[in-house]
Amino acid sequence: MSLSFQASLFDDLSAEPELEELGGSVTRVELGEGAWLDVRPGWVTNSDALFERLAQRVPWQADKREMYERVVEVPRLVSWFGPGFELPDAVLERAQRDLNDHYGRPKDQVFETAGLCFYRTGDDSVAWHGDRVGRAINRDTMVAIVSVGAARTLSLRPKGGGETKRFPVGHGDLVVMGGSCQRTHEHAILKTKQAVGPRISIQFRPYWKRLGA
Ligand SMILES: O=C(O)CCC(=O)C(=O)O
Ligand SMILES: [Fe+2]
Repeated sequence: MSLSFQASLFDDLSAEPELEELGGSVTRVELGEGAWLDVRPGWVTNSDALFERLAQRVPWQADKREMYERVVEVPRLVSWFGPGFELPDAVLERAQRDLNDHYGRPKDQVFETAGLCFYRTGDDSVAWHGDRVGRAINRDTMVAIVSVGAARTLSLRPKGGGETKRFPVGHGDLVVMGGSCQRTHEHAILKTKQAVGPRISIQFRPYWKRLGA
């Protein structure tokens, strides 16, 4: 698969990506029913090079899902790094460690895996869902998402019905879904008709299999 169309997206590919401090810079939004979202815009600096490296280095896959007796491609590219696997960039290793330091490694909520999504255009998306790590175990969990490339909107809504809240996630931003979020709420990156460039998201999660899920 050719990803060369990304090559001219960014200007400064020589600047090394870095992580800003987390302590004191994270804002918590209470979503109700014990769910929350932590927001930290601009956590990763010099994200251009991170986007480019991930676009080129990650073994992106076009996943397929069975749907109503048809097999369809999911509308995004994906890749998954299980516990103990080296992440595709050193700054992601640091990000996982900093997140675990910041949240203090609560029992069964240590970030161990990284899932990556590549949204090529506004037509790529992820439909409303709660992540398996929180649905299968009946306990609170955290899912941390780092975003690089074009800004997209993370939508969140209570499962039982209610207001949808929308959070823009841009180049270098961090959001963390926590508490009951995966059980009581659903989230999505909805398609957009606006002309948006490609976006890569990195989701750090506890390893659900280790939790007996
Ligand atoms: O790309 C994102 O920010 C969200 C992805 C997501 O919800 C998922 O892969 O479970
Ligand atoms: Fe998700």
